[in-house]
Amino acid sequence: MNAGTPGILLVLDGWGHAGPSEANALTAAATPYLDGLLADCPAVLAEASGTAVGLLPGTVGNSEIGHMVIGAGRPVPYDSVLVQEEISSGRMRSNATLVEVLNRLSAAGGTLHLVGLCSDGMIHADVQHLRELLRIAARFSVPAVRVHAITDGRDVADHTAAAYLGLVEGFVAEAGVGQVATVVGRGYALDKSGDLELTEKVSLALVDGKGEAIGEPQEALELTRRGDEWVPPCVVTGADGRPLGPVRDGDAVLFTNFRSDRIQQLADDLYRRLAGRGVTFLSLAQYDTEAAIPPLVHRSDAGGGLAAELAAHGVRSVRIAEAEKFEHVTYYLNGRDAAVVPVEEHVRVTGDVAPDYTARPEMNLDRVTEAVVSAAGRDDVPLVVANLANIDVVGHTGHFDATRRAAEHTDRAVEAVCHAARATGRWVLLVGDHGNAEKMLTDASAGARPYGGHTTNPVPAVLVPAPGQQVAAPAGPATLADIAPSVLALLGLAPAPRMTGRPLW
Ligand SMILES: O=C(O)[C@@H](CO)OP(=O)(O)O
Ligand SMILES: [Mn+2]
Ligand SMILES: [Mn+2]
Repeated sequence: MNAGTPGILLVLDGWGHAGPSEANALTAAATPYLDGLLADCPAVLAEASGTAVGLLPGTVGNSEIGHMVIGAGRPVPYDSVLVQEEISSGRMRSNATLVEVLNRLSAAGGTLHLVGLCSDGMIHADVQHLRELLRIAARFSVPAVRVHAITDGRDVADHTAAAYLGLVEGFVAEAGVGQVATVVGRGYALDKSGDLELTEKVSLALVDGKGEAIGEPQEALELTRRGDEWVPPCVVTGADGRPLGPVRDGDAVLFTNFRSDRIQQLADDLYRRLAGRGVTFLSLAQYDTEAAIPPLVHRSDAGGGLAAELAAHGVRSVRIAEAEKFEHVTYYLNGRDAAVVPVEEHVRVTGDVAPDYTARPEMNLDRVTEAVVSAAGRDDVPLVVANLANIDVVGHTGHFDATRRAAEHTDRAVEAVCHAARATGRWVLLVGDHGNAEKMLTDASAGARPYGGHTTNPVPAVLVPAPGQQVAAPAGPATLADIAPSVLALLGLAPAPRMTGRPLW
């Protein structure tokens, strides 16, 4: 173990590894500084997807699980896996929370409203979970089911919503119960920027049947001017011209996303609007909503990681990220623990938010960099943790050239951070949390269309040693679970007892 040297943990969001290709915006970018680090510093490729981090085999990584595992130092069975186990084992059919509500609806004649992202991107939701819920509703003879379908175009290729809506219509027909009542893009329904006007539009569709009136769900897709993400709230009307969907007194609303962060704003808004009307709320997995919404599946414990260890040893850390990724370097890195820790300081960088990130791939990276450099200059802060969001956030637009420029801005930021680290005697550990920008096209077999989603590629993990610090090249396979033990070792601390990862340097 090293004697203990202060450092900086820099998460480059969406920084995956793949060879150069016409799909790879990272190798296409001019990133001389990062190229030099990868060539000269002890580096390794770390697994950031699938079972290595606690996801189902072959599942792309995401920011929540990525940061949780970076912090926990062990794979954490993710919510998608727990839901899948509940379904595959057949236990969902007798899930006490679900059964109680379905029995009540069938006895009293209420409607079940299923609200969720309809794709198989496996980051926020899996449309197959909706299928199982429809089947279960049919088994319990729930008199009516309404599907409020959120279109994706971000975790999966854009312009695929027609196919997913077709799937959902097939699931409804197969179950013999249900109708698609609302279609709306995730840009509205899954806003997490706090823009309540977007959320309100969705709530009004569900509560009052307000929105673009359409006769068939697929008609909604003709009304978007910015792809599947931005399908405006559309309400399907019946033969009598009245919307099929509005939630009525005594109904139940079940949110079918397994990931909380983007649907919780809508869940809370609906909960408030429907208060006092005898509506039951449920969520497929546990959410971080203000409202107490009972989950069908409880989440795993992701505690006992880096944050707990730093707190136990009184090691101060400063956490820095743009608003988009702020929870990731705080709440998720800390094992989904919102407790205020006296030895932690949080810097949430705000600034101009571009409605279209392709026009501003630099985002607010200058401010993030300034905050990192300033924290690095403090003697009382052994560890600075920051997330550089650009590669991932701009990568999600599916826009190759903008993502290339995001990588070039990131390169300059990393250079500035490394200079500050050298001046203050710190090491810098750079790591991706999952892949994204190294694959900006779908597979050729699928017609090679622009792709802004995450990937299953490994991520680079690179240690830039502090001046004079001797470190060996890491050996063997690595995963994100090795990052927390590495950070602790570099700080001169032993891994936490629950960590299964090992120090890489
Ligand atoms: O933006 C998000 O919600 C997801 C993609 O759907 O990305 P990340 O896991 O990086 O937050
Ligand atoms: Mn991420
Ligand atoms: Mn992302």
